[in-house]
Amino acid sequence: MSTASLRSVAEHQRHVTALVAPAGALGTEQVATDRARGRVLASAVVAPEPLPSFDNSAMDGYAVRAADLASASAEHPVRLPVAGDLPAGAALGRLEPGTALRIMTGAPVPHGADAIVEVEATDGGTEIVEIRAAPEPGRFVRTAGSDVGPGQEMLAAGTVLGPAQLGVLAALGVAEVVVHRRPRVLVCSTGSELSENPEPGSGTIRDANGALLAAAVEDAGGVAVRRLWVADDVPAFLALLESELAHGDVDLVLTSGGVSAGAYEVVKDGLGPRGVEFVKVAMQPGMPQGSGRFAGVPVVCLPGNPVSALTSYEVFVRPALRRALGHPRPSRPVVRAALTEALTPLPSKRQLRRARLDRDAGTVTPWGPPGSGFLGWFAGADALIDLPPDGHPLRRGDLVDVWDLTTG
Ligand SMILES: Nc1nc2c(c(=O)[nH]1)N[C@H]1C(S)=C(S)[C@@H](COP(=O)(O)OP(=O)(O)OC[C@H]3O[C@@H](n4cnc5c(N)ncnc54)[C@H](O)[C@@H]3O)O[C@H]1N2
Ligand code: MOO
Repeated sequence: MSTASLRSVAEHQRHVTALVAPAGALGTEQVATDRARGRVLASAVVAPEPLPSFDNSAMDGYAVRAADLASASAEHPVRLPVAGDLPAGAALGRLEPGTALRIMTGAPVPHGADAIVEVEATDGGTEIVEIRAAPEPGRFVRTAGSDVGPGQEMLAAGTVLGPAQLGVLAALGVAEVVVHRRPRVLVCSTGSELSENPEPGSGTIRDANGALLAAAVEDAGGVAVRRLWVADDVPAFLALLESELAHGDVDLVLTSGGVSAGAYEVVKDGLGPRGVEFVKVAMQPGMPQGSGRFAGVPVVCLPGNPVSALTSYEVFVRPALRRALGHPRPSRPVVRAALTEALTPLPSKRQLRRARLDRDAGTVTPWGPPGSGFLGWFAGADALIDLPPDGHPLRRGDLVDVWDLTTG
């Protein structure tokens, strides 16, 4: 196949996204907030009550009336009798004019008080306190609703629920949230060489793709519902897919292997005649690709070399899954970094080279050879250098686009 007939990466990304993530395809579900970490809100959360819900002290000190202390200074302190203590959790108290109440951070500001004097501006007295500063009314008072107003849209639809978001939901007593449903993915490895217990040197190998693709799906926020393996046997492959999809619990099938030009291409031979499209994409690794539907369910067919399978997943599947999830950041963040060694882009193909990114130095080092058989090297990498096709040879120090695989 001439390079002119290769499909561009961007075009295949559009195909896979249209297949996997048509808007609203997956629907929403209500989940317990304490099980919602990492989920994406499908509906906004409106604050059911204000935060804080009562005026409270921002400091350990004394609740006072500012007017009683108008003349207080370091040279002319004002002495007030201490009428009692208000620890955090205390019931709402009352401050009589001309007195102070010892108050702790978070305790309700008593009726009659309008300011807090921090203990450092006093002598710390427990019977009588000497106060050396004149507070403005409102000083160190956290007023009700000053953080979150009642009825305020607290978290917008599309928010990813992380620690701060889950914290505020807990503070507000929001026990359930409406989130986008997680895409359920069936991961299917193919190849008669795969074995649970291969004899070293026997020609058989363990299934790496099932493990890496299932992990990648979960990592993106999806659910790897089942992991299967099937030999290079077209009727067995089709029968397995049919029986698995009959459960009705799969949103996407991800296959690996059996898509190139050999004599035993189980995926291509099985799904090609049934409407799944097999193409070559102008990319290295990950040139042979397939996408379409089987039994009405989207199927994305990745190449078998493990580096190709994982790189293709990153380029085509992960962004589509994240879009299906309603995620606000479907793509990995791309940073510019300086090469630590020379690299020459490929003619006519976009190349994604495994690499190590030094975020402090702003540099990136290619990690391992470009071939798609080096999964061990991939395991030591944390980034992909994205080289457009047909570029000039790059020298050490030249800036390149880098996908940061540790965030997103
Ligand atoms: N004549 C040609 N040969 C090949 C071409 C081509 O265009 N013409 N393309 C090459 C490229 S590029 C790739 S990528 C691979 C893709 O091949 P397949 O998707 O058909 O994958 P397989 O042949 O089944 O396997 C390739 C390789 O990966 C190993 N493998 C497969 N599945 C797993 C797994 N689950 N875990 C671990 N390793 C796996 C398999 O044993 C092979 O070594 O084709 C090139 N050939
Ligand atoms: O396209 Mo294949 O993925 O290079 O080895």
